[in-house]
Amino acid sequence: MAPWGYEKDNGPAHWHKDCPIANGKNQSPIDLINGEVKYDSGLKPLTAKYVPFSDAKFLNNGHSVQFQPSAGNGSELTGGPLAVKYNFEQFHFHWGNNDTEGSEHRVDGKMYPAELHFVHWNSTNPSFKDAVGSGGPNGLAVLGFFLKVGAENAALKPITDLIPKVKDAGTSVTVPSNFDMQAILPATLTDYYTYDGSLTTPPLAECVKWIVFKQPLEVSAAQMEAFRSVINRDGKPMGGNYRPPCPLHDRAVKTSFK
Ligand SMILES: O[B-]1(O)OCc2ccccc21
Ligand SMILES: [Zn+2]
Repeated sequence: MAPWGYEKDNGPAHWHKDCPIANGKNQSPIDLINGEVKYDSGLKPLTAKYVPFSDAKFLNNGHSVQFQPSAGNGSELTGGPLAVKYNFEQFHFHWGNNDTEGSEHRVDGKMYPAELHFVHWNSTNPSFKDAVGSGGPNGLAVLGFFLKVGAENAALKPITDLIPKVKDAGTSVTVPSNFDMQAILPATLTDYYTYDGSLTTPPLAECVKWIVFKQPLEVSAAQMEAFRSVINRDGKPMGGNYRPPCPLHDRAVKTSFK
């Protein structure tokens, strides 16, 4: 099979051939059905501490655009459903070619125009790669933020301004060291859905504690258009780089809100 992608001939319906876990019982994304989730008063507040990066890249890896600092920069995530500290690894995006599609998770069947993933790995492992392969749902903790079109997002502007420089697959640029990643996050990380799932891209490992925030972030129409100008490894617009929802099977989705 050609390298996996989101086109007709290499998209999500094909991934099971190289990654049989695609048909597993703990796959992501899912449709978050409010009538089926359960409030968990035991969920603690989440704390994300992102320290300034000395050298970070913003890159086009052929299926997303991704912010990636050099390893071991000291940014970490704790609390919420997490039993231990998780180290920040990277953030990346999924988006559509129009405002009616683009997010991976859905809420009562509704898709947002885009979804931002902040990826962290369980610090009891020696590396991100080991955490992915560590088995069980606690290898990674991924914060999912829906993006909707509205006011310009000043915190994401330094990143969306770099998009034209990584238009083609395999390109990357250095991110100015004064980029403040903490500013992207809402002031308090409350009101989220959490469940055990998987990577939404091959290898689709079932190693992710998902934490998806109810409140979307806003980006301007111009910022959304910047994403839609990115080209994927097949030379086509990257928009549509989202996996459709997977069956919940016998998993519970917990909420930190009533
Ligand atoms: O599958 B994803 O895009 O969502 C979670 C994740 C984590 C690491 C790499 C890729 C992904
Ligand atoms: Zn993702």
